[in-house]
Amino acid sequence: MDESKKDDVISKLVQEIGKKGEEIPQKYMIKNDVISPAIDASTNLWEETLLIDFDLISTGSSSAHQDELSKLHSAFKNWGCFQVINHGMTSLFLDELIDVSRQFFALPLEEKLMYSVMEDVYNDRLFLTVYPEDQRKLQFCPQKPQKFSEILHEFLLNLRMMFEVILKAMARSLELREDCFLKDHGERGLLETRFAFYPPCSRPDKVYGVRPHSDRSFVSMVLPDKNVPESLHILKDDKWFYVPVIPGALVVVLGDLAEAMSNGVFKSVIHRVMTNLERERHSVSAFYTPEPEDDVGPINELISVNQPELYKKLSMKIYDQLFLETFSQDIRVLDALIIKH
Ligand SMILES: O=C(O)CCC(=O)C(=O)O
Ligand SMILES: [Fe+2]
Repeated sequence: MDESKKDDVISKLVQEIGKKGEEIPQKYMIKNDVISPAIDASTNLWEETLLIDFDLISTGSSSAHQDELSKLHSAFKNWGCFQVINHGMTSLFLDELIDVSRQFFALPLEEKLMYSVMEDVYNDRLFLTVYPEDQRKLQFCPQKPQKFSEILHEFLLNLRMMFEVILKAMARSLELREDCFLKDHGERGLLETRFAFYPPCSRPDKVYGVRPHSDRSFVSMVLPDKNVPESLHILKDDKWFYVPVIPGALVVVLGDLAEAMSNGVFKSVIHRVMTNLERERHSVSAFYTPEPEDDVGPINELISVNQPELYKKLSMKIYDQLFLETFSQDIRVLDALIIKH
């Protein structure tokens, strides 16, 4: 990387702004607005309604299995999100994952510049496309810290299995063929992971870590940082709710594509990440999207006289273009897809 390009990249890293205690550039600040506070949901909401046992949705025909599928269905219908436990990755392993991310972002700038991606958001990111394997760019898997690739590999194997089980459970809970989101829609679906670093921020009242948005994906998973537990919020009925950090759990987020493909039965969730005055935050996210050649839109079986087609069908390529256009105008892509009857 030549020197002027390097300077340009460095100037865009928010970790540099955070470190130098510099005044935060206007582009990160929210305009003419205040960030509305979040509230705690009732204590048993997350424990009883929005906590899914992965073991129970994986297999079987027992009544406990059916109950868990109904729970998943109502969580995605009413909240667009739940937390999942018993997925086979231990709390210790998840801590290690956050830890390698922390170590990666603590490397000298020189060592990580080629991997990081910067956008006009108050976090620095490392993106890795991991499935299908022929799209994996191994040279982009950081060599440091040494444990990174080993931990990432184990994480990926678990993630792939988890997305498969969750997608099948979603289909079954909608009384569809269990591989309808998998086989017909993306045998070669894309699985991307993202390591994000949110440095401390001198103006948490004015700067979002990630502004309110719903995900472009079909389903996403987030491993939040337990050291900064009050950072991730979800919106429901015009109120912001904290997403509590539950030891060993991953947060499963329904994306816009799943809302469209379920013909509006499931709702994608608007969420945001706050910045923190003193503490840095790390998160690891994974995003599943159908393959680029695929068509997306409501599944035929979910269209009926009582439930007419809510969203347009289009190719993933057009969806992505539309997503970028609408995102830059702060419009939800789903609003651009609505069919007016
Ligand atoms: O970092 C997080 O906790 C979630 C980030 C997120 O929602 C996103 O980037 O889509
Ligand atoms: Fe998100």
